[in-house]
Amino acid sequence: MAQARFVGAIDQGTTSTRFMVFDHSGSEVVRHQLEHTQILPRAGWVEHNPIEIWERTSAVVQTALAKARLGAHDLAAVGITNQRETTIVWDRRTGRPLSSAIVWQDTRTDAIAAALERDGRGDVIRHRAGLPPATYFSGGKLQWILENVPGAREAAERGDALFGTPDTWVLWNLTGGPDGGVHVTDVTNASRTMLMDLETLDWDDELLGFFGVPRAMLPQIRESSATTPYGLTRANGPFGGEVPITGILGDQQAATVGQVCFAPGEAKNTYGTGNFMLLNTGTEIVRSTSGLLTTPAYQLGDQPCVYALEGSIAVTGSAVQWLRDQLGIISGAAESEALARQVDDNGGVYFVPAFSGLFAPHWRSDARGAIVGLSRYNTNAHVARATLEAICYQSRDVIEAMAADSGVALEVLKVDGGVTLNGLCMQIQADVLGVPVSRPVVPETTALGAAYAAGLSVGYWHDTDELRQNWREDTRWEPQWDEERRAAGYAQWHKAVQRTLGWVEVAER
Ligand SMILES: Nc1ncnc2c1ncn2[C@@H]1O[C@H](COP(=O)(O)OP(=O)(O)O)[C@@H](O)[C@H]1O
Ligand SMILES: O=P(O)(O)OC[C@H](O)CO
Repeated sequence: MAQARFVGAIDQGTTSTRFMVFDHSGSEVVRHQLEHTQILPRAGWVEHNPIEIWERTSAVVQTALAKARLGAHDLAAVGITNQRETTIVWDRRTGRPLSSAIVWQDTRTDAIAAALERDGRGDVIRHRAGLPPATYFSGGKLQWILENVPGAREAAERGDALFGTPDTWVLWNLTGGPDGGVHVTDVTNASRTMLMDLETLDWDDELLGFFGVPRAMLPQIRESSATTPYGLTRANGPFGGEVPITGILGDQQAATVGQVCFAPGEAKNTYGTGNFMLLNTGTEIVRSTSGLLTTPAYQLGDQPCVYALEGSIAVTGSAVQWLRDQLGIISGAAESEALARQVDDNGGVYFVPAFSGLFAPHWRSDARGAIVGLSRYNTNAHVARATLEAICYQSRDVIEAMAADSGVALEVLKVDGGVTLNGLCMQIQADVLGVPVSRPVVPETTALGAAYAAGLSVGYWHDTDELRQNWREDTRWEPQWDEERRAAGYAQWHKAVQRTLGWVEVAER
């Protein structure tokens, strides 16, 4: 049989789902993308409808394949990448979700997270799972469903309820759903639950006990680039034939692979709804003392797991959406650049978009957003500029923490994601950091990384050296500010962050 010409990747993200097809050079052949509903039932709650997510996944696959006149036989393999931590529980007999998906941004579990700090459980989680107890991760969300959705705990204990992050949900449905669906996740996704031991790469009974989670509802944890396929797409599903599914990676880890950060010391920063910076630390587990996460970066086939330090920032591109949707001062995200360019500096205004508290390196769920330093002189343009600066200052906070933990000083920052279309923002990033910022030709590094993981598994690509050949720089921004301006701006940013801390009380449990 002739070798299939392409590799596909499903990217199930926070705001949309896309399916992309890549050729051997890593170039895009076709894509289709659909948004899904953001359900915001009350302050701090963010939900998705898992059925809508599955329907949109099916639709983007079918439409993209039809656009390029491709069929299942054209694809050597398919990879899945996904928004991480978002928690779905469903009935294995019917495929019906027991509740809405609780999204990573949702803060309803703040009391659960705060309670974990008591009795030393927080330190156990920090050491074993590499994560600070926070609303962000799946364990507390799963506990909340088991405690609050009628019948959920009984179904879980009977073995009828299954848990998964979106990778697992999509894989289960692609491989047959109630009719033999495969219940699997990979190390990168499993590591975001607070339930997995970073060293054994398996679920940990003591951690399961902290959250009251029955093991029977958890997926099998596999490598990110499969030694043998996780499963085959069903012929009666969106691919219309059987394609091996051989790559699974959380979206930020996938972007790390897509940016070919395969050597210790290599890092990437993805600018989407939030920002996520990952620094490859090799096969060594580096435990952060500066507010970063320790997380698997990828596990390729039967090779040892490669780890990363991660700085997760909850609100970056979504602050630009907030200017558009809530303040109405721009009509589209791209307009933030033109508006901010009307002024030469921030006019003293600093915006700390702590809408979901502050993630790395602060981990303060009691923080809330603030715009400070306003005087009558300020305009919408200063607020737009402060929004772009906030994206860059938050990234600097994370990069400083990485330097403290790893001793690695960045020489260049590799970037990707929607916000990197904003040239002013990327210039400010170089200015704020004092290091160049570099964006690759293929900006869709997340889908590309999942395709790479899938393609490596089936021999479509031979090794990571071959993938490195595909990476090319598109644009580079050099720092322009002098050291004095850089230091003064950063000092003011820190003052602004201090103003947001302790703003709300976290309920006792
Ligand atoms: N030109 C732009 N300037 C600033 N922000 C932008 C621009 N274009 C897109 N964005 C922001 O990028 C985000 C979308 O990027 P994307 O990588 O698709 O994110 P995600 O994968 O998180 O959905 C949105 O939050 C949007 O506000
Ligand atoms: O879907 P994105 O790109 O917003 O990424 C979300 C992250 O995976 C959350 O941890």
